[in-house]
Amino acid sequence: MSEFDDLSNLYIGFDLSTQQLKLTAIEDTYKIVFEDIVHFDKELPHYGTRNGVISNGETVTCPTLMWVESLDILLQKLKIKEFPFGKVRMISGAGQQHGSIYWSHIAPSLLSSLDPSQPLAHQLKNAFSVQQSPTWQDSSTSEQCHQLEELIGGAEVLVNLTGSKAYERFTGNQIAKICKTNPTAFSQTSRISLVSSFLATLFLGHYAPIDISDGSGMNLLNIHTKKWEDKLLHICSCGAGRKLKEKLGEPEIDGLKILGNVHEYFVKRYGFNKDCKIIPFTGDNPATLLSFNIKPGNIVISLGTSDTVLLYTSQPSPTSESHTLCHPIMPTSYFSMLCYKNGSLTREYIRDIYTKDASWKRFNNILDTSKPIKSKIGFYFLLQEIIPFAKGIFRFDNNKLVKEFDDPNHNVRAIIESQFLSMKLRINKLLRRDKEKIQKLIVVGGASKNDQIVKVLADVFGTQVWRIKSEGKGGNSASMGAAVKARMAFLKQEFKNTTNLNYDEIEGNYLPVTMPKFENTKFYDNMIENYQELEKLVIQSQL
Ligand SMILES: Nc1ncnc2c1ncn2[C@@H]1O[C@H](COP(=O)(O)OP(=O)(O)O)[C@@H](O)[C@H]1O
Ligand SMILES: O=C(CO)[C@@H](O)[C@H](O)COP(=O)(O)O
Repeated sequence: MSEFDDLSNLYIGFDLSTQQLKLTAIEDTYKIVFEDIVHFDKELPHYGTRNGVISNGETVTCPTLMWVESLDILLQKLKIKEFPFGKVRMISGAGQQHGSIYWSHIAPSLLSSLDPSQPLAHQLKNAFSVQQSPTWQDSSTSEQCHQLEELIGGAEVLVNLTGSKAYERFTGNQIAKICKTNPTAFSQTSRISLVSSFLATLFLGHYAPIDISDGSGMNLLNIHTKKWEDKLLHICSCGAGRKLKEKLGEPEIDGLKILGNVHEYFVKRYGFNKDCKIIPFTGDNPATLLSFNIKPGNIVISLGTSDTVLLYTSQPSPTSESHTLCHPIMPTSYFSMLCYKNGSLTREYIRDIYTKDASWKRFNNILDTSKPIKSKIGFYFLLQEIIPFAKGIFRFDNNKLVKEFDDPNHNVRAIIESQFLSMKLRINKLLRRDKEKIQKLIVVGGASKNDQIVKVLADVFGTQVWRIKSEGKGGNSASMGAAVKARMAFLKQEFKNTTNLNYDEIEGNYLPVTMPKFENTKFYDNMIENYQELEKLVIQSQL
């Protein structure tokens, strides 16, 4: 008797994130029935990644073949656990945003003739014209960003057109860098995928389209017309705009569209049903939005490798610090996003310095036994930060820059407070503009399981925080959101249910976990103005 015997339909969602490939399987009621992951550094050490990437100064890439190999490793793990592949009706997925994959001219024939007796990585060795995929952590394209903003008529024009000003990690600027530095690779490329559409392509055995939500993170898509913007294509391809358009394919507006059946490779090698359908895969942040039935006034904070803030908006409302992205399944809706590069990896860095055994237990102990101190504020931009554009670690005591706090352990509290104060500052601005109030704050991502960190979050925002019910499952909001998308596509197909995409049941997956201490919130409210002033000093020091 297997735990899956009573279930007739399963829907799976993947998330090809920075450090891992994750899978979540849900059943008809949106209940999570199975999860698994492949950790890149630990399980694919022969690619030499650290925290899932290869860093070379500001250039941060990932071996494309490692991602390919990780898919077979994950599915093989499931096979060993006797996962009922045959019950999977639909597959969707998510991927770290902005990363790009360059398929060679022979890729289509390699993809369509995959042999189930051989692993994918072995067969797709020659499928890529660029071996190292640029990732979202890359910040080597400042030159391309300046050029893009200048040629389009300024940052504001770009923001209004694409939802974001020019960002180093955005795919258009990464493509522009490849066009300039490696024109041969560009001409040897038949298709450019995002991480999400790349994974969908593997399942289909032919090129999957880029969905408009993930496509909004490229500085190439007009978020109003939902088409590639010719002027931007032209600028980001050294004048070869028409060629770039062909290499990108048409963006897909319908996030629930059936793209085709799963490739025979997966049917024969793992036992998927040949009628199992593939729908568009999207970015990890858009997918996270779907893992919760988000409504106006709901805010999702994801504490993963990156920290992100997601806010639902019915109108596009771009600002110079946030991104406006097309909604992954509602073609007329949008959402706002903030993204911080110094998320979990920088918290780990501070943990490793200030705790003897590099453990979250000790880190939490320090958080639990310390108190906020108004005069001590830190900024922790170990990696080139996005908001604000700054790098370095800065500690202030009574508004004076100091090398170290008199009590070095204070760094543990200071980093968490600083990260959340920065979010609060920006969220307040976005909410004021939309005349909204926070109705519900939901925390997801790897660090969301840390109760002490979540307590500080509640205190800074002065509101109750909700978290996914864990029961040992449910930690992966992006793969969960992708699975939800697969279930919705099934409903749409089976019942022609196109109007009612409400899925309130999913709210049962979340629980309120902590209430704020209002004396602490008052304290942080008093601190935030000074925080903002000190942040300005940090930014000035970078000029
Ligand atoms: N108990 C914990 N406290 C704080 N952070 C944690 C804890 N457990 C895991 N993490 C962090 O979660 C991160 C991974 O988060 P995750 O959302 O899975 O990332 P991604 O999707 O980007 O691969 C790790 O880098 C780790 O620092
Ligand atoms: O760059 C962004 C969003 O703009 C990142 O949020 C990436 O999408 C990576 O996600 P994680 O691996 O941290 O989840």
